[in-house]
Amino acid sequence: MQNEVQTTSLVEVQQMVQSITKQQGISTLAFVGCGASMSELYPAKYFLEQEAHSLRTALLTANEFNYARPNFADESAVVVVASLGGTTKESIEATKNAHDWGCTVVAVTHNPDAKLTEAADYVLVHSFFTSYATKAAKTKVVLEFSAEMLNAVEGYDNYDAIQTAFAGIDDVINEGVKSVTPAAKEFAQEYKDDQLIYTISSGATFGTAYSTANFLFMEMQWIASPVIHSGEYFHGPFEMTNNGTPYLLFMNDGKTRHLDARVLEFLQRFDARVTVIDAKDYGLDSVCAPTVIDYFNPLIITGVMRVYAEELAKVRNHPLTKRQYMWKLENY
Ligand SMILES: N[C@@H]1[C@@H](O)[C@H](O)[C@@H](COP(=O)(O)O)O[C@@H]1O
Repeated sequence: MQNEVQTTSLVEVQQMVQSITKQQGISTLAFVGCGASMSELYPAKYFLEQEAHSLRTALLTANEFNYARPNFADESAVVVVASLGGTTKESIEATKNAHDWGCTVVAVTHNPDAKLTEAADYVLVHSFFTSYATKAAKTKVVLEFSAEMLNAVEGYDNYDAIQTAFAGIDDVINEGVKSVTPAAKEFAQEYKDDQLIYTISSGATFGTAYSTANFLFMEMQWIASPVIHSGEYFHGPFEMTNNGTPYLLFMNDGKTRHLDARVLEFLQRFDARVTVIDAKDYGLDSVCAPTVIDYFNPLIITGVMRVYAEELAKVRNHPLTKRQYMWKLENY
């Protein structure tokens, strides 16, 4: 196990937000990153889209931010740039651009000494290696930061409920994953020879579907995986559903559950092969009130999906660290 870092505490997040919001006129809280780090910011963007009345939000892959400067990127914006290792060049560039354009820059990383932090005004440090809950630690600390920002800038009615959820979610994840291995092994056996798996979800968990498809399946297992929004499935992609077509469906416990359940019903009706990871199976509602539960689905599903990916990697004899290009080619 790798050494873990001293992570930023909630009190430190609160102090940071107090300091940032001394400045009047903050109108945007934007999120930038690459790959898994970008998709792990999706729940914070979703949270703000749902809850904010006036605070604007955006989520961009770093080079789009770098090459197509959005008009919001000025003194009125707080730009959060995340990179697990803190060495991804497009993300480092984004911190520099954001700084040069006058934004307040918050770097989010596992490595506080990394280059990513050089142009940052503030740094949020998160763990990653010590438990399944830490696989969602980046998402959690950025959500904490976003809830504090929203509360400070325009007020947030469900602030107390979200604090209760933050306090309990890590235990829910670490407890939840204890019972997952048999189902994960079954999934691994069932899908080990598939060259394509459709990955579907909705709400805040759409970002987890995106990261599962792009990074766990395509990058780390070399299995093609189109990612589909549960609401969009019925507007095109369902034409690909046939007897035996392989799907992975993340079901939310929250407002968009209906969208996911409708997909499941259709998949079963046409005898597709579907594995469901359902947030309701892990007692999310024991710590999350209905007003905030939507934002915590991605955290539990990220922890559980990691076990599924590890089992798949074992059965396929294809380690999650195996690459053909990444870390092998210098120029691209
Ligand atoms: N292949 C990796 C991805 O798996 C990773 O998500 C991304 C961002 O890495 P980091 O979070 O360290 O910036 O970099 C590479 O593209």
